[in-house]
Amino acid sequence: MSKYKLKCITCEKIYEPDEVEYTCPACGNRMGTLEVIYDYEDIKINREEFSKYESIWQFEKILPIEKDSYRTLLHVGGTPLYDVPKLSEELGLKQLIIKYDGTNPTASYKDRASAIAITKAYEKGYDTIYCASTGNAASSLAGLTAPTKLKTFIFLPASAPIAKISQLFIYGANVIPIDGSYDEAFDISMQIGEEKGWYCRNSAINPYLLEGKKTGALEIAVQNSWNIPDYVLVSVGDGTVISSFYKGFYDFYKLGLIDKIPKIIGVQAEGAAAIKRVYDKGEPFLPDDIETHTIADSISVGKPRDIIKACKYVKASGGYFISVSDKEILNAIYELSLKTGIFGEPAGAAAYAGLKKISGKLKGYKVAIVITGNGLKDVKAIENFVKLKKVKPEINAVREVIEEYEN
Ligand SMILES: Cc1ncc(COP(=O)(O)O)c(C=O)c1O
Ligand SMILES: N[C@@H](CCOP(=O)(O)O)C(=O)O
Repeated sequence: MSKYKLKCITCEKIYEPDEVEYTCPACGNRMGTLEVIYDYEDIKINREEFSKYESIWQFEKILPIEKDSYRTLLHVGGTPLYDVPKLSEELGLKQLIIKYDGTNPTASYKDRASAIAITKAYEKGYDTIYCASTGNAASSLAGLTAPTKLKTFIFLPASAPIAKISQLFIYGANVIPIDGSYDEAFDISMQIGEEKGWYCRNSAINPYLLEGKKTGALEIAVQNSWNIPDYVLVSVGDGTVISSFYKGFYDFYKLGLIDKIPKIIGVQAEGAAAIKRVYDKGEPFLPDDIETHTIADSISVGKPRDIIKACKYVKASGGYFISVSDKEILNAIYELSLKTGIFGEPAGAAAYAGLKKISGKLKGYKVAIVITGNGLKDVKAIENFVKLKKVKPEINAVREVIEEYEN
């Protein structure tokens, strides 16, 4: 008997894992994304079995995978959690902790999901796996499949940052650069993937991937010595990462390992705030489709596929969604780098931009922010901060420049 079941987020129908591959057949049209549910009574688990910097596989008792199936060669998860008391004090918080996932093997949060996707592809006997991506899911799938026998097909906007695209080629993926948006790449990927019978690594469709992503929340609990933050801020595109934070804390709560679930705050870019818009209108939460314009390519999503789950989970946590402008995001990248040394890509630093925006409301609370991607993934975004002025290779010319810096 399987250790988990799948439950539709829309109609709440429950399935055995072998009854359904991706979304709820009863709801159709990919409307019912599924959540993985466990029988918490059956799971014997305690705090002492976890350590602070182990990979995601230390959580295998609450991951929907089999005991002896494939585990990634590279060390996914166990990324740093930084306690930053000085910045916390500056913002008037009780504690500020920063989960930095730019140190994952391919430099983003997405490795947590790709790792599970690869394990499931092997368990299910697939030889090819595909995804639609803004660049991070893609590079993570490409990087983590590189040492495996799996063939990888990637659909992404040709306009994705060059560092992310370069990762794909260096890892030997089959790249389909679509001259269009992520939302278009997503629909095309689904059609081709279904035609070809490939395994789908699109987090909002494949229910197992969120379980990989939830390990970020589990790590916050373990690494902060079970001292659970009051608020967690995370950036939002399709809505899977934010849903995974709720799910991770929920699992630990149901297992009796923690005594509360933080309020989860979703940070969207002003030019791509589809989920915030729907959430603010209230229930029923219905899918949306908007035009997007933002420098934060990773969260430039007009048609968020996990919108229902994201809204329901955020509501259950007592949280909400906010939006930040591109200018606020850029300033956040710079300020966070300057004050902590953590250099996030725009979608990553958006969480800090969100914190700056609402820190007045969070005074006296313990807050965690999640920096989901490494700044080196998109250096073009910060070109205005790069003031490169050539200096003649002459000692006096160099002295002059140093003097300018010193004054
Ligand atoms: C760096 C980064 N941050 C945040 C997100 C947002 O995650 P989601 O689309 O699941 O909301 C993504 C990609 O999706 C991302 O690549
Ligand atoms: N912004 C994402 C989009 C898809 O990622 P997924 O993990 O939600 O499937 C990206 O990084 O490509």
